[in-house]
Amino acid sequence: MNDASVPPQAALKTEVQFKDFNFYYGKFHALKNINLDIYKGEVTAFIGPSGCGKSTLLRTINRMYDLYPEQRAAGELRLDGRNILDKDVDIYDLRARVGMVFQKPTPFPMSIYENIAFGVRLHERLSRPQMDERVEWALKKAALWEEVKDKLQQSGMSLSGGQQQRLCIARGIAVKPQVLLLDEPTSALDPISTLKIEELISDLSGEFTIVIVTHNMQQAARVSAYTAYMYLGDLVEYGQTDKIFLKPDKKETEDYITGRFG
Ligand SMILES: Nc1ncnc2c1ncn2[C@@H]1O[C@H](COP(=O)(O)OP(=O)(O)OP(=O)(O)O)[C@@H](O)[C@H]1O
Repeated sequence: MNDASVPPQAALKTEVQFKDFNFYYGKFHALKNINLDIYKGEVTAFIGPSGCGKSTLLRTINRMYDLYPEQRAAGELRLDGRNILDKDVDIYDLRARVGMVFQKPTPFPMSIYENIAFGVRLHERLSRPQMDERVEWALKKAALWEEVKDKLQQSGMSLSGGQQQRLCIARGIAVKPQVLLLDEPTSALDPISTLKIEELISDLSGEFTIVIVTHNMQQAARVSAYTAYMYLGDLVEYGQTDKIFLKPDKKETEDYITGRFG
């Protein structure tokens, strides 16, 4: 890779920053001294073998672990400069700023319209026309509007798996988060739905900062601008996706990327 393909680093703004970050499940040290800058408006992929800590790292960004008393984070995790590990951080505000989509589509058992409006109502007071507009905006952004515009009152559960996942993405972006976390969002989907979600991820970058955990290396190569390779709780290598895939600095990364690993 030549220097010309490297975007001017000065143009990048750090949105999420891990500094000397550690994470524990009880006594188990799952993430070890992570230092990582995630850039605003870019897609960043976390890759690595099963159990290396990808999902754990992703889920710290909206403090999912708060629900479990034995799980603990230490160090710094900054969103827009503010350490979100601080006790006085408003968790509802954090979850509005950092949305999340899971591996399996998880629509609420309510109408397509309500799937979107429900979360928006928790954070904003909108008039009915404003809410209609927001629902349409989110469904258009998630490339689902054309398929559902005539059946907004039907149950979200009546959609196909791929449509349900796009509904979940629409729900995630409807509150206009800064960051969208995607935890293996296509692993339960067929190839066509996967392609649609990948196109969607590319379309949403720029407007949202996207972090994706994926087992699929081709997917990481296709959708992300930056890639972090993890192994046994360590961040082994992080950089531009092209560099990680074509000319990684570390032998361990190369072995994993080329399939020589394990
Ligand atoms: N709730 C939990 N309690 C205890 N240990 C856990 C828990 N969740 C995950 N771990 C452990 O933490 C480590 C990292 O798990 P994590 O799920 O983050 O890995 P991953 O890279 O996302 O794996 P996969 O690709 O298989 O989903 C693993 O050793 C796992 O066994």
